[in-house]
Amino acid sequence: MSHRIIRILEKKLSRKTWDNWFTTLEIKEITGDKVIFKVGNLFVKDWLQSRYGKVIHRAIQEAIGKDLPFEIIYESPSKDAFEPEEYKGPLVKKKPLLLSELNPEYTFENFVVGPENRALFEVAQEIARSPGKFNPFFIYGGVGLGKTHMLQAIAHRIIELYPEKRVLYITSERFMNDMIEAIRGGSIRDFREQYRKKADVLLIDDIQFLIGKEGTQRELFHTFNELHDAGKQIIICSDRTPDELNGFPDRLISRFQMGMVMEIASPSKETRYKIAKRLAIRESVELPDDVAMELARRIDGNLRRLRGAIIKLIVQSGIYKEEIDLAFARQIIGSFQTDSPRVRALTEVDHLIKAVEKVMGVTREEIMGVSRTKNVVKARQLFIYILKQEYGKTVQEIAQLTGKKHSTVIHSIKKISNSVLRDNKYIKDLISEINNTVATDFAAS
Ligand SMILES: Nc1ncnc2c1ncn2[C@@H]1O[C@H](COP(=O)(O)OP(=O)(O)OP(=O)(O)O)[C@@H](O)[C@H]1O
Repeated sequence: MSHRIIRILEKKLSRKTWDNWFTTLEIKEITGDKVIFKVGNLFVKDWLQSRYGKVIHRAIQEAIGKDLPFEIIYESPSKDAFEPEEYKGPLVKKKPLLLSELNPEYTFENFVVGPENRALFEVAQEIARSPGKFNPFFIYGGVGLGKTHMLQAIAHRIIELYPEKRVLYITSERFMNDMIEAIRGGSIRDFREQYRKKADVLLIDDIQFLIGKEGTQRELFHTFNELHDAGKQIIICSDRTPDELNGFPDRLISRFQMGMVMEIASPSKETRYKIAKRLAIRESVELPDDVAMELARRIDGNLRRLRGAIIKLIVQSGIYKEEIDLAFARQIIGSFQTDSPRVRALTEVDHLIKAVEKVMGVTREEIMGVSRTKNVVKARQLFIYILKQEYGKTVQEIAQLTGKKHSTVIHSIKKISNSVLRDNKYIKDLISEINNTVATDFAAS
């Protein structure tokens, strides 16, 4: 029988909150001056402390009539607690159903966790232990930060724990191609059967690829609903948040938002150092500490670039029979070193800035500056709108690139979008003229 505090808590909370967060909470000890709870998950511990402190306090007061402080401690669960449920179906083991092979290296064991992504890592593991619990699970973040790795790590773990579950990992591009092929070949029923009926867990990589692909979005919406209604776990990753998935129907976006949405953050220098070491070990090489530190210091965010540098280092050292030391590493790193993200991003959109300057008769400094002159403000708003619409930049990226606040970026996008929606010919002509100028300049360069 659970303790009275726990029973009172259960009454005070909604079913969903209880099921999501409180089912593993137990009383460890009640001393004269403190109540000590324990949970088996670090993330849940932090979450309960930060979000539910007040209600836990009230439950303690009601249960024992005293206003005692409490503490939640993390206690690693015994292995048995997470043993997968015994499979009650036919004894023939179904082979995990995979449309694309998983990369055997993309496991939780190979994922280096820094403080930036600890919460994400905990939740991802929890999802693999209890598929269907946080549904859907939506991971978003910048290029090369480990989204695919994380997605596949969850898939690997689910297959390990629940070999009977049919796990489908696909890129959204693959989903679309399969759908088109099925329509052409008259086998759309089979396609739907495959995705909607056979999958127990569906993992979709790079969902942003479906921006502008309305037919596929519609199909995905039905697939999503059917799986979700049946309690099947859906895990999605994207380079932007659900509400930045421009052109996705609102109903699909709100479905994505109803589960757990988490960001995969750019690793700090310390974490990059550990990742560098781990990436080298994946190639059976031990990197000297100073080399790993140099890599971490000079190659920022995108971990694919970091991996590229390490592979090059290993290959070149083999070819030239050089030892991997700091001097040798410095030569190689040069070609992978990056400018600051802002400088890089600005270079990438240089053609656009020039086109806005030309069409609107303003200068780059004015676009990036704070002038409130009507024409400059319009030019700035158009620049921001096109970055979003044509270059697929997220609000966050635009804010970083222009040095403007998020709210300013959002306001600019809304302002121009509304004009476009109201069929404002003046604005629409300006947008086409800017886009045409970019295309012409680009072709000429
Ligand atoms: N935390 C980490 N620990 C160890 N390796 C990592 C980590 N994060 C990423 N990597 C490695 O970095 C490389 C790039 O990661 P991945 O392809 O998963 O990024 P991504 O976010 O999916 O990229 P994209 O935005 O292009 O889809 C992979 O080799 C991956 O194993």
